[in-house]
Amino acid sequence: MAAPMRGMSVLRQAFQGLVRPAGGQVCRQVQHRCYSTPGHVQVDMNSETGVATVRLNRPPVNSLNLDVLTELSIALEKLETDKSCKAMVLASAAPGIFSAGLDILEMYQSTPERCVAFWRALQDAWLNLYGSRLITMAAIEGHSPAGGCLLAMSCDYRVMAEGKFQIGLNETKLGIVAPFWFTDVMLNTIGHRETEKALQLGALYSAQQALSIGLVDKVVPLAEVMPTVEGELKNWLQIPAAARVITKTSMRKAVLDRLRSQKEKDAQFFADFINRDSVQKSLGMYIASLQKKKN
Ligand SMILES: CCCCCCCCC/C=C/C(=O)SCCNC(=O)CCNC(=O)[C@H](O)C(C)(C)COP(=O)(O)OP(=O)(O)OC[C@H]1O[C@@H](n2cnc3c(N)ncnc32)[C@H](O)[C@@H]1OP(=O)(O)O
Repeated sequence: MAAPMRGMSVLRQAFQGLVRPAGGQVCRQVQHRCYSTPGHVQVDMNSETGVATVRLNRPPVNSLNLDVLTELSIALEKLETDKSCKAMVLASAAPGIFSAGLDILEMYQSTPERCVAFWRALQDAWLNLYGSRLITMAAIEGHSPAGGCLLAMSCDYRVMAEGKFQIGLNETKLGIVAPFWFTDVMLNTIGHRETEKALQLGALYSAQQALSIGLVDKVVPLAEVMPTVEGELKNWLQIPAAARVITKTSMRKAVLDRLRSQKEKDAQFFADFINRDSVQKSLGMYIASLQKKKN
């Protein structure tokens, strides 16, 4: 695995405009600031509109490992404190995929220390996203299982491409359990009855099914996803920001506080749970099934 701290500090400095990262570029044009780094999260800030596009960029499937989650957290923190930034579109640079969710290899045959670090990075990324003052929209241009679905649900609005792509919290199919805060976000999105069914079954929905239960807000052809997000953003940007932010904060506070108050306990619980023999066995079988699919 790559050394996350080294990559992180280069990224942080790049965001602060201190260095030009090796192999990457920091371009400052009149209307766009692109923070392009050798890392896995691309940020393109349009200074004219105040809209940042954040693209996950870890091909082939944007699985979320420690590095990606750390970079995502830093990117979100940076945008949060950028006064010119009003909105953020979360998208993917990898065709056909939004995100395959957590990197299963971070959970399989890992050390307890690495598990805790990985989980803290996920917690922080999620707290930054779900608790953001920005208008946040997910442009779901591909598959979005598990952690991918969590990221999408944590935005204010979701537009998904029609077709073969699937979205949902499928954890039970891997023999693992969606943590309470994944559940809370889904409850806030689609309600109790649908969440109960979705989580027990580990259901993955087509875009149309997701639309019918309110898991996404709009379904359009792939090429229309970004234009649709941009069109919807125009409506949201017209609302007085302070009133919108207070409303969002008050509606999300209880769920955010629930995790904030027990972050360490939650991380330790994850590390203990994931290292159980039965869970490791299930994950091993799931990884084998993904590989077999190819042969
Ligand atoms: C009580 C509470 C306590 C806490 C309990 C614990 C809670 C944990 C919560 C967990 C949350 C999660 O997100 S768990 C992650 C769940 N994610 C998934 O189930 C998605 C699995 N992936 C897929 O279904 C597919 O890959 C899909 C995304 C549709 C894309 O299909 P494609 O045909 O395009 O691509 P594939 O050929 O399958 O994949 C390309 C390569 O990427 C790999 N790959 C795919 N998904 C991957 C992933 N998530 N992590 C790592 N690697 C992955 C494949 O093995 C391939 O590797 P090579 O063969 O080497 O090329």
